[in-house]
Amino acid sequence: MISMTGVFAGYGGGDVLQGLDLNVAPGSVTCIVGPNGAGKSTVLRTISGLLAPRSGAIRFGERDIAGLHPAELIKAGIVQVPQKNGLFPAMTVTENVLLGGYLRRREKAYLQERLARLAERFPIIAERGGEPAGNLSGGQRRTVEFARALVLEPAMVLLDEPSLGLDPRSLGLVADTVNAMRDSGVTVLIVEQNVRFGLGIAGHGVVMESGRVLMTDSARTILDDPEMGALFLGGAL
Ligand SMILES: Nc1ncnc2c1ncn2[C@@H]1O[C@H](COP(=O)(O)OP(=O)(O)OP(=O)(O)O)[C@@H](O)[C@H]1O
Repeated sequence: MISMTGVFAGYGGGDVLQGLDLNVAPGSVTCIVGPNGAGKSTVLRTISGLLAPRSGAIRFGERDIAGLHPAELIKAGIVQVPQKNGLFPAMTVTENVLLGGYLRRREKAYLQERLARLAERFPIIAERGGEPAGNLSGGQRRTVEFARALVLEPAMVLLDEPSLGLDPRSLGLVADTVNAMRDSGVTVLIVEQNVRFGLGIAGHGVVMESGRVLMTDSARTILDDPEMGALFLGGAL
């Protein structure tokens, strides 16, 4: 689905990604873990076009997508859910969801159909659609962010720290939503500080350190590897 080869990227003060090689299989849920500053979020930003790579190749299926504008990547089927503050609190829940369809905003019938489908999967839209998004709990807001990402039926969703700031019950909602995405054929790439949670909902795991991929394996194998816990995950396991 996504294949990154020898990618260098950064923010001006030097490269954060140092020749990164990464493959994400179609239909998989893959979670990237690693110490603070390893470049995990930078990988997502490079795929979704928020950051252009300085060199290297990024392929999405057969297509070379390195350096494309985020809007072109959304059209190609890649959507990123940002780490936090993703909703406009004064706008209604429904308005926030529909922002995810901005690129097809003139296709009213299509968007209404998508909204109806998403309201079936995410009851919060049907129940609280007319309320300001600012009224929702953290877990409910995260659910609305996911619904918004799915409006244009993406092939791939990038989730940056979906567990951030959530209580245990909301974490369950996030896990259910990720499972539902996978079941509907969406490829999911997650970055998580909460290693246990992230690898727990993923099939595949990727360990990063200093802008490179150190290890890829099944999420279970990484979770069970005592060396990984001691060396890279700061005892977070
Ligand atoms: N917008 C930015 N401008 C300048 N430097 C940045 C920016 N975003 C991240 N960095 C730097 O890039 C490096 C990697 O950041 P990144 O967010 O990708 O790491 P991470 O592995 O996701 O870590 P964390 O879990 O702490 O977010 C860090 O040293 C960080 O300070």
